Amino acid sequence: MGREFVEIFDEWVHTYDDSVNGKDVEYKDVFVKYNEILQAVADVATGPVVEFGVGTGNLTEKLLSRGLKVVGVEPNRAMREVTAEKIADLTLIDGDFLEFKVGITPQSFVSSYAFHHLTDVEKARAFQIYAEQLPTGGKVIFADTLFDSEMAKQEIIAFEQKRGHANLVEDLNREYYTTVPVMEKLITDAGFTVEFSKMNNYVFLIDATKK
Ligand SMILES: C[S@@+](CC[C@H](N)C(=O)[O-])C[C@H]1O[C@@H](n2cnc3c(N)ncnc32)[C@H](O)[C@@H]1O
Repeated sequence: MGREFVEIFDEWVHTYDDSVNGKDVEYKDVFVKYNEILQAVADVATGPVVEFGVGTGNLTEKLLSRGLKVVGVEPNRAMREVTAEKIADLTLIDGDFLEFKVGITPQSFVSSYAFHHLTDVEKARAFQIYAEQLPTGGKVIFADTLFDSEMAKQEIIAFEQKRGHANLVEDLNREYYTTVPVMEKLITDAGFTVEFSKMNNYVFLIDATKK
């Protein structure tokens, strides 16, 4: 579910690590402090941990460095192949934010740069699923692009349009980037407390704890 953008990564897989390292001018601001952002997610996670939208495994490596048991969930086959090559003994399954059979009882769910692939209705459903599976005190730690308000989103899109970042503008209009208030409501409605920290001009750290 929420898999309508998966094929985009058949192409992007080849240059994705260049993008996160700032070599793609249009996405440079999105990936400012990329490694710090991933580290911030990894630092709060407790194991066993389920990671969604693993991509090329950059967050996975940080989770494993902390000695956490990780099950990766990634719907794109090319991404799974790249990550399996990088991290030989990782348990990595085909699945998505809403449908995943991980065979463990997770203490936390984590993700970076991926939750915007779900509509807001799907995001709410996802948090309800995580609430059912986590113990009290269990965590959902997601880093993703969010906007303070719909007006702030439109201002950034206009700014990127003006400086000629057509691919980024298309992405921001195509996918389901939401706002902090919308995200806060759907997370608290599912039975979590939540804190948001702004990490760069696009990305927030979402730190949710099951009540
Ligand atoms: C922008 S990449 C992020 C990769 C990595 N987490 C990172 O921080 O660099 C988004 C990833 O989410 C995956 N994805 C797309 N739709 C998804 C869904 N519905 N559920 C889980 N992952 C999804 C894509 O295949 C891709 O690997």
